[in-house]
Formats: sequence, structure tokens, C-alpha cells
Amino acid sequence: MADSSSVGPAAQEEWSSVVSAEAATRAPPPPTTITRPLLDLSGAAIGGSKEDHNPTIVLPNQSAEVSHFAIDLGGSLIKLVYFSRAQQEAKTTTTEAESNKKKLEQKRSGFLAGLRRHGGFPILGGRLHFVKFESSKLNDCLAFIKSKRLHRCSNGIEGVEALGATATAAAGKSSNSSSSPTTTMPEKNGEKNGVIKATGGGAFKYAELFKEKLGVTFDKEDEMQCLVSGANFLLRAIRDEAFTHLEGHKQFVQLDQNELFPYLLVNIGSGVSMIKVDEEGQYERVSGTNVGGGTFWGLGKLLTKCKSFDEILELSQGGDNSAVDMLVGDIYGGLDYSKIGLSASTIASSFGKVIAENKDLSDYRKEDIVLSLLRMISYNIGQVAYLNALRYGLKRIFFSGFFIRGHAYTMDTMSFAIRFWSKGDAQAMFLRHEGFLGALGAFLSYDKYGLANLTSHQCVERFPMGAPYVGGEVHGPPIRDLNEKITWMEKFMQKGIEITAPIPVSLPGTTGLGGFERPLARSGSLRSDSSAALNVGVLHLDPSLEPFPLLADPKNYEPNTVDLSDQSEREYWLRILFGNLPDLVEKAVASEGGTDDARRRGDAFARAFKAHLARLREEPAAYGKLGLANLLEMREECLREFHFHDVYMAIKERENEAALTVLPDLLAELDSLEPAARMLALIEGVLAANIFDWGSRACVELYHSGTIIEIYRMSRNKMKRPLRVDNFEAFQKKFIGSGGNEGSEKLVPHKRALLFVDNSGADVVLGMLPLARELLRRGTEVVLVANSLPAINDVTAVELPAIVAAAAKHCDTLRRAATAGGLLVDVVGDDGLTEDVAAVPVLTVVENGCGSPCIDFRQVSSELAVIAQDADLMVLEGMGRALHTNYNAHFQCDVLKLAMVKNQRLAEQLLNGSIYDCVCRYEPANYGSSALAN
Ligand SMILES: Nc1ncnc2c1ncn2[C@@H]1O[C@H](COP(=O)(O)OP(=O)(O)OP(=O)(O)O)[C@@H](O)[C@H]1O
Ligand SMILES: CC(C)(CO)[C@@H](O)C(=O)NCCC(=O)O
Ligand SMILES: [Mn+2]
Repeated sequence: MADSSSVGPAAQEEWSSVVSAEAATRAPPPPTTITRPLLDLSGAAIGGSKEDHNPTIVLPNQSAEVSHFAIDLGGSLIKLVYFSRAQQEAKTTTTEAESNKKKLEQKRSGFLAGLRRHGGFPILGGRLHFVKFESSKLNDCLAFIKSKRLHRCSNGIEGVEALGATATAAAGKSSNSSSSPTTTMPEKNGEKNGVIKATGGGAFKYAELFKEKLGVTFDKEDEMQCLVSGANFLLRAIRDEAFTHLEGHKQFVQLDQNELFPYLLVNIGSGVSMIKVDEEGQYERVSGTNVGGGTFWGLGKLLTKCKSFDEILELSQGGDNSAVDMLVGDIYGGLDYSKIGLSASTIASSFGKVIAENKDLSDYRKEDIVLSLLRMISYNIGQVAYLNALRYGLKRIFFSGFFIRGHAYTMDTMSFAIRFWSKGDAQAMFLRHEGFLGALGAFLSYDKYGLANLTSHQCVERFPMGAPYVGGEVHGPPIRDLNEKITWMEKFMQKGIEITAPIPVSLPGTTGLGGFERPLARSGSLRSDSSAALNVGVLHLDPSLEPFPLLADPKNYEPNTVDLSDQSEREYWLRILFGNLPDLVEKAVASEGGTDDARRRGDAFARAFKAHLARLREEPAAYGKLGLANLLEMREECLREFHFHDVYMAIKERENEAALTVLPDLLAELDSLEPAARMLALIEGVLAANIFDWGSRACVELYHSGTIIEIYRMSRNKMKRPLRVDNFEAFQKKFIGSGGNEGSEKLVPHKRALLFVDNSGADVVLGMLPLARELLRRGTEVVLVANSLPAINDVTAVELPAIVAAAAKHCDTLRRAATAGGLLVDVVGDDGLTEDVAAVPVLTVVENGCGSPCIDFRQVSSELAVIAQDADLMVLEGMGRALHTNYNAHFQCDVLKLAMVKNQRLAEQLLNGSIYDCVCRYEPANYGSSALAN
């Protein structure tokens, strides 16, 4: 089954050209010197799947040569890597917020223009997809390419198709023709069939056939070259790509880019190639062996009559190889041969036991045979790899190729061989995209100057919603539209494969001496539906994401505070997310009008999300290193996948309105206070208002007990100092000096403050905006940093200007600052801009690049990265951004972390406190490094 993401033809254009329909209405950004010769990924975004519409996009510079898939035709499998542009959400009706934003975009040319280096807001996403087919099913592959129209490049026009089914419509738009997309015509209706990068033996063998059937010409790339460039790209740009697998334990490795080379790449396809890689572009195939994946599959098939590769792997899980393998003990009468370090249980000779036993094939258990075979091949490859590593003094050995199939026993056996023979000196590592190196390398060869230089902060991996079920399965016809996706999820329900029980991972005690004693790693990496072993997601490529420049120690930065590799921790959070589902689904369905269609989508969403949770419960590292932030983000992504764009929209609007009505009173109250008392009231106000969090079960229950304003008042009145973490005095000192009136030191206000806002309603209106106002009054420029995409009831960057505008009606400071920042569109007319705004500090809004309640500072929007450079204060607000993530992160500027803890367990664990406790953690610039120095 193919993944459900969309695809659109590739483009050649300037790096800075923006191709969204919306962007087309704006003046193009000035040309930059960076040109991307082939695929333009500029402005590609982190974001959900937005494939419901298919706007036609104009790509003025696109060349007909360009295509957007590459193919690796191997002896056993055909691998395809293809690119798709994520579409813009082309809603038929534009919401008020969106039209406001458009106006703003036109108006705010001043302050923010310099920041928009890549244009694009909202931004388009570009994605790399990975699919494979058995080489014997070449026709399936051809059909897939046709149905996705991967072979067609339109000349100058790119129809971004939503999913396969809309291909015809997209073609119709771009060509004014209703010709069937399956017609093979080299050139027709302004479309051209492309020149495709191809590698592997089939690039030669099938070149004619592809020409004939699809009209595409192969541009052949060398197979070894592709493997190497694919590996280098993965190791450089994809987080959590490489991992070790020892005794059933998978661990991701953080590779130091400066210590990557040299390494040995062992690609186990049908046959095995061993390549010494010295540096980017410099390599040598130093060895190979014809005993490889083809050998295992071929012999396995003969011996078991199994029809599929996975079936054989599955069988092996129940095997005992000592039924066919001759062990040292068999030869030595049950004794060890300790003089040369071999235990009695070491395999002396694979299949050797069969010789003396007068039995037929049918007398042996298939399970035992395939296990012995798997062990024999894996161990042998491990050993040959080690010898080659030894020959060249290489310590790092990466294994790739589809023979591995993410299979625990295979990896354990090879790791064991390497560790044993190198006496622990060399290390076996595996790659999540194991079988796609060649295809990826071929793809990268389209664009040596752009894509190949992407770094890890520009790549976000996401899982297609089918991942729990279709992970590595050989792909069938593509899922064509949302409806099919839903139907498909429903099928699983009918089959009763809803949420699978966790498979206990029974782990081995591997042997000591000369080799594997017994087949041990039988972790649940293959399930009965034999589809889940390989979890390769879709890579979202986003050149506009950048590392946040103020991280004190970017190399060691870890966003997640809670470590979900801890089993009980993981179970707890998985259960929380599971438990919150029914309520979420109900809200989601209501947010889309409560129609039958919405209900179906809601059910499908719940099923897909539960499947992900179940998958992660089984294999926590299935999708890379797992943290709470990833789980929370996955939930939002999953909602978007089923076209729930903003589940809490109504709640957000209602709460904004309610909060705005009491804002004037609050501001008056604040203004009546002395500076020191006011500061405290402001901070307590932020904390009290942070109670409005629809992601917290406890809080949602609380909301039944009163109106928004009542709850806010209650929350404020309950606030007691000292807070659970209370650095208020330190912050106050920095802010208004000691006591506010000693006058000994002259206080220099912060130059620019980044306020990372959390929730809509009281939280932002009664908490953060008054704080922003206070900062502005002290001459500090304020940037409100908000989500790019909705997540729970968090306020988004798109929504903020309207909220600020409404608040500005009650406050002159806000009004002037917002005007200076170009935020006020509907409230203040053009003459508002003629005011002397130079004298007022600026209030503006930037998006953070995220669509999650947490923030990962390794990847933020480029505009945030730019504006942060001059910031000397950050306020991180809310549980997601200040506790779940970044609680332990240090920054180069002053940081104030403000949050109310709305989860009992987190309160206990992190703060030794209890639910509704508050955190006011102040850390002066470079707090972490000075702590280290002490
Ligand atoms: N579903 C599958 N069908 C067939 N083989 C599979 C499957 N899954 C894993 N394999 C294993 O993967 C091997 C093929 O791996 P891979 O795709 O990396 O190599 P290839 O490119 O086909 O071969 P070569 O590079 O030698 O031409 C098969 O020989 C088999 O051992
Ligand atoms: C022939 C290739 C390179 C085709 O991918 C591969 O199957 C292979 O490396 N086979 C091993 C041949 C050998 O070196 O003995
Ligand atoms: Mn190959």
C-alpha cells in the first residue's frame, strides 16, 4: 500500500521564488545569489498533510528536463524516491483571520520585510517519499508512477495534485485537456515526460522498457556513487537515522559530523557491496560478497516454499537453529573448547547437524531451517565486513540494504559478529532508511547544490498515517484521496486489527564465547500482519527552518525534559493521550460542523492515532528517538492528516472574546500599582491565566465549574508565594532594580524581548499582553512568538494580530507599538502610520515554525531565527514550551520560564510539587555555562 501523501511535478526556479497562490499576489522578494538548479524547496514547510485541494501553481522557470523522482532498480527490489510539494490549504472561503493576514502582509512591509528571507507565509512544504516494489512486479511500479504522474513534467506549469485520484483533474487544469493520465505520450498537451535519474542494474536492463511504457529516458547514475551520497545525506541531514542494535536493544547514535569519515558502508541487497568512504564524494568499493540478501531469500524460498520474504522472517522468529546447526558441543561431547575461546553452544558449522541425521527436508521444522539460514548469512556478512574494516582500520561500519529489513535478529547477529571479532573496537550501525540509499543518492544527483546541502534542522520526518500498518510493505496502488484513506482505516476496524496489544519484548542473553549460542533476539519487530518492521516516514524538507541562534549549547540541546525511553514514563503518557482521545474526537467532529463526513474523519483519525500509539508502545524507537514533544506533535499532525484544521477554533474565539471584555479593568488595576507590585501582579497574572489549557484533562474538568472569568479570578486568588520555583526576585532585580528606588545602579532595559505565547483567551489576553505592554513602556521592543499552525488551543501567529488589535482599543501603548510593528490593519487607518512611531518601541508578531504545543529550538522559522539575533530577553510561557520542553535548556540571553503545572505526575517528578503549582524560573544570559564554570 502506498503512503497517502501527495505529489506534484518538480520545479526549477530561483531559490527565492515563491510558488504559493497567495505569494503570487505579493511582490516577489528580491533575487538572491543562491540559485537552486533543479528542485526549488524554498519556503517548504513543516506542516501537516494538506492534500485536500489542488491549486495550480505557476513555476516560470521550470525546465522540462527536471523531474521529481529517482529510481533504483535492483536485483530484488525497485526503490523509488519521489518529491511532492505540500499544497497550500486552498479553502474555498477565506476566514477573517486569513484575509487580515493578507492585508497585514501587504502593510508590514517595513519592519518584517528584511526578515522574510525566503518569502512564503504561509509556506509550502516539500516532501520526499519512499516506496518500493518487488523487481518481479515491475508492472505495479509502472502503474504507480503513472497513477501519481511522476513521469510527467508540465512545461512551465505544475499542477500540484492532491493524491493519485486527482491526477486527472490536475492534468486537466494544466493542460486544458481531459486526456487520461495513463496514456503514454512523450510530449502532449504541453507536458513532457522527463529524464529520470536511475541507478542499479535495472537502469540498464529496463531503460528501453521505461522509454516505451512511460516515455521517460533514464539518466544513469553509478550505483556505488548513489549508495555513498545517499548514506552521506542520511547521516548528515536526518536526525535519528543511525542506530546500534545489540542484544535486542536499539539505540540511536548522535554522530559527530567531524568524526564521520572514514567509514565502511556495507550494502546488503541481493548481493553485498562493501565501500570504504573517506569523505564526501571520495570512496572505493573495497569488497563484496555474493552471499547476500538474494542468497537468503532464494535458499529460504527453496527450502520453505514461502511466498514472501517477510513470511520467512516471521517464521524464523519461532525457530531453534540447534536443530540443524552443528554446535561445538556436538563435536566435543558437550564440552566447551575453551582453549580457543569457543563455548559448547557456539555454532561450529551452520547446517552441519543435518549430515549425520538421516532425515528429509520435510522432517525439519521450517522455522529452524530459516533461522539457521538467517544466522548463517548475517553472521558471515558481519564477519566479512569486520575483516574489511580491519584491513583499512575503520571503526565505524554502517549496514544498509533491504536484507536487513529492520529485523532485530539480523541486526543483532551482525552486531555480535562485529563486536566479537573486533573485541569491542568497531561498531555496527544501521540506518532507518536502509534500503533507499541508492534511490536517494540518485535523487540527490538532480540537485547537487541544493538538496544535497540540506542539514538536519531543515528536515523533519513525519509518518504517513498508514505507517503503523504499511510501514515497509511492498507498495500496491496508491491511496488516492481522503475518502480512500478513511475507507482503508475502516477496513482495519472490520478486520478487528484495531489497537494491538503490546508484544512483550523477550530479550536475549547472548553468548559469551565464540559466537551466538542461540537465536535470541525475537523482539516483536515483525507482527502478524508482517508490515510494521520498517518505519520510514516522509521527509519534510524545509529550507526555511533554522536553528534558534540563542541556544547556549546547540550541540547538546535536547528539547524534551521527560525521557520517554523510560518505560513507565512512556506508558503514562501514552495512556494520557489515549484517554484524551474521545473528547478530542468529539471536539474535532464538532469543529467541522458535526456532519457525517466529519464523524467518519473523526473515527478514522482516532483509529490512525491509536494505531500509532500502539505501534510506539510496541516499539518506542520505531519512529526515531521518542520524546513527549514528538507524541504531542504527532497528535496534531494526525488531526491535520484527516483534515481537522483547527479543532479548538470556536473555543479559542469564545475565550478571546471573554478575556478582552475584562482587559480594560485589569489594565486599570495594574496601573494603580507601584512598579514592584505591578511586576509581581503581571507575573502572577501570566501564571494564573496559564490555567486555560485544553490539553490538560484536569483543567478541562475544571472549566465545568465556572465561567472563564471566574476561573481566572480563582486562579489568581489562589496564587501563593513562594511559587514552586520562584526566581521572581532575581528577575525583578534585573527588571526594575533593587527595590525599584535605590537608584544606585542605572537600569538598562532589555532591547528586544521574545514572548513565546501559549494559549488563546485569558492566557494571552490577560497574561502575556499586559506583560508585553509593561515591557514596551520600559522601552523594550516586543516580539510575540506564536505557533505557525494550530495545536490544541494555542494561539497562532495568524490569529494574534486581530487579538492585539482588539486589545489595542483599550491601551495606547499597545496601539502605538502595534502600529509601529505594522500589526494594526483594521483598527488604525493609514493615517495611524503617520504618527511618530519611531519614538515608540515596536510590537510585532512572528511565527515560530511549529504546529505543536512544544517547541524544538533546533528548528524554528527563519524569521524567528533572524529576529532572535538581537533579542536579550526570552519569556517562555506554558507547560509545553517551558516544562515539557526547554525546562533544562540554556540560552545566550536572559530567560524567564513561566508555567502553571497542569499535570500531577509532571509536578511531582519535575518539581517535587503538585498540580497547579507554578514555575517562575529566571536564568540570566548564559546561566548554563556559568553554572558549569562554577
Ligand atoms: N519484500 C521483499 N521482497 C523481496 N526481498 C526482500 C523484501 N524485503 C526484504 N528483502 C531482502 O532485500 C533484498 C534486496 O535488497 P535491496 O533492495 O537493497 O537490493 P537490490 O537493489 O534489489 O539488489 P542489488 O543491489 O544486489 O541489485 C532481497 O534479496 C531480500 O533479501
Ligand atoms: C552486483 C551488485 C553491485 C548489484 O547491485 C551487487 O549485487 C553486489 O555487490 N554483488 C556482490 C558481487 C561481489 O562482489 O561478489
Ligand atoms: Mn541495489
